[in-house]
Amino acid sequence: MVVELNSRVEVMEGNQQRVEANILLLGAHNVGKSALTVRFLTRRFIGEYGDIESVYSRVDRIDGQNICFNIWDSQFTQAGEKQLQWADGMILVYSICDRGSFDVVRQQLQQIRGGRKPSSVPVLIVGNKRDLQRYRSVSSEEGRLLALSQRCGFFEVSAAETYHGALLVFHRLVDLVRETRALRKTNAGVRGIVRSVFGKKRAE
Ligand SMILES: Nc1nc2c(ncn2[C@@H]2O[C@H](COP(=O)(O)OP(=O)(O)OP(=O)(O)O)[C@@H](O)[C@H]2O)c(=O)[nH]1
Repeated sequence: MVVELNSRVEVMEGNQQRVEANILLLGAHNVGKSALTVRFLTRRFIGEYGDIESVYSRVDRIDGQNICFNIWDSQFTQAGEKQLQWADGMILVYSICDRGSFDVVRQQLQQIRGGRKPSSVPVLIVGNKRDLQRYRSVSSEEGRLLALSQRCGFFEVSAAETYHGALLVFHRLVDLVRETRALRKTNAGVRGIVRSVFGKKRAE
């Protein structure tokens, strides 16, 4: 299902709060972005995927809250400004058999973290196609080190082999999105208190 792109909200369903999380998938071509998305949404691996660029939705109940995952499976290797603004969390995917796709992730990280206004949205780096060990050209350590140096989470998965890996990735990212929002709220609260105390003093 295609959803509105600017729906960064927490909405009420009956008297229950529904949390929206906009998740952007980026990465080189052919690394398995669609495979991971479809695995998470349908539990299936269908092998071939069309190139329709869409935002898909799925609602899961996590910790007693309905979480609506809006997933943008991007067809571009360079993230656009609109995509970066939209995203609450990002998944950068490479194939463990394709060193070039790992370099693309590095470039994307530079774009996300190194801009004039570095984004503070949580990012996960995902090495896909773990089932193809014999063709591996990027070691797990390299992936983990890159993630560590850029304050990202890291997973190696096989969209072809299991549903569990895809589930772990999307759920971990939503946990980070919720933590980031809670932190922002706390920081905004503290700033408000500081402003009201020191602002008053200045006015007196
Ligand atoms: N062996 C293996 N093949 C995979 C895996 N994930 C995806 N593939 C295959 O890799 C190819 C590309 O997968 P897609 O999901 O279309 O990759 P994508 O990153 O969305 O590609 P673009 O739409 O071109 O950007 C397909 O033939 C998939 O069947 C995996 O975990 N293991």
